[in-house]
Amino acid sequence: MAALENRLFVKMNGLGNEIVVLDLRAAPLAVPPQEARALARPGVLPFDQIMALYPPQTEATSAFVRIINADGSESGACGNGTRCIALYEAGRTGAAHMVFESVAGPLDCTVAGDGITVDMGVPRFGWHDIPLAGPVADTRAIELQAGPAEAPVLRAPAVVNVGNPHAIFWVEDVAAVDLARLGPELEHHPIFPERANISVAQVVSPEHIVLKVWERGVGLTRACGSAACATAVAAARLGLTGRRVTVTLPGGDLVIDWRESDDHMLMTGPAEFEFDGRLTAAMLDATAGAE
Ligand SMILES: N[C@H](CCC[C@H](N)C(=O)O)C(=O)O
Repeated sequence: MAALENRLFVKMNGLGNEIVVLDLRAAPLAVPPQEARALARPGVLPFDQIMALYPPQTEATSAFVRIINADGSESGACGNGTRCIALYEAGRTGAAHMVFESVAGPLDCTVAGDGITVDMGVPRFGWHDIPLAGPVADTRAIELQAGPAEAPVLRAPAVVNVGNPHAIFWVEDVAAVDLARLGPELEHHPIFPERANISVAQVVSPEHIVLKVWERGVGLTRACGSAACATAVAAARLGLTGRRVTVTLPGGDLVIDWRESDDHMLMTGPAEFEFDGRLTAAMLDATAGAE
């Protein structure tokens, strides 16, 4: 029998980033990677991330959250998913403010109507923090390129860890980049021992960035909150923007404020409830031919 059979799920999205919330606090169990992959199949319950909630480990926190990608791998951060669980928890308890814990640290959330703000913590820039395969002195621009060797399409990305690893390539026009083609080789490049989320970013003005993301363990997504944070701080470090920017993703806008006083990244944007239901054996069994 599938471990997750009969569990309740809530399907949500954050700017079109497809999120499944599994509230496992009452009867905790690990999400088996093969069941995650079975669930993510087209026609079953396609998602980008599962946000699995576990009993809190620290006083005054609501839950410990584990983040599982569509390929069954685990991530330390998911901005859009965190807004979803904040909205879910606010609906359940009526509280407008709560703190979740993750492997990457606490996530302080405030729900104010349609706008949900998450404190995504402090970005890290050391090569070993990203992590990269070997020492690099300046992570604002590393030696890496994609496309033909003599005429690279993408080059010299900034790298940032915001709880998960990100590489950001600066481009003139995001629409002109075939990220579906270039994303896989960059995600799996040996320079990233834990793989990486790959972004192409177009700086429109000191307050506005347009962004497209190839997510580690997923592929192209409508939005990626952690990539928006990583891109905002990378742009500010390079002097391309100020510390407060609007990031436009295919699914819509996020506002990122890299707070001057303590270097925390505050991400604000929407989240949406779609439907809920119960997981069945057929949904969790990849051999069942659920289409
Ligand atoms: N959708 C998420 C990012 C998931 C990151 C995941 N793909 C990884 O790091 O493996 C977000 O809104 O931040």
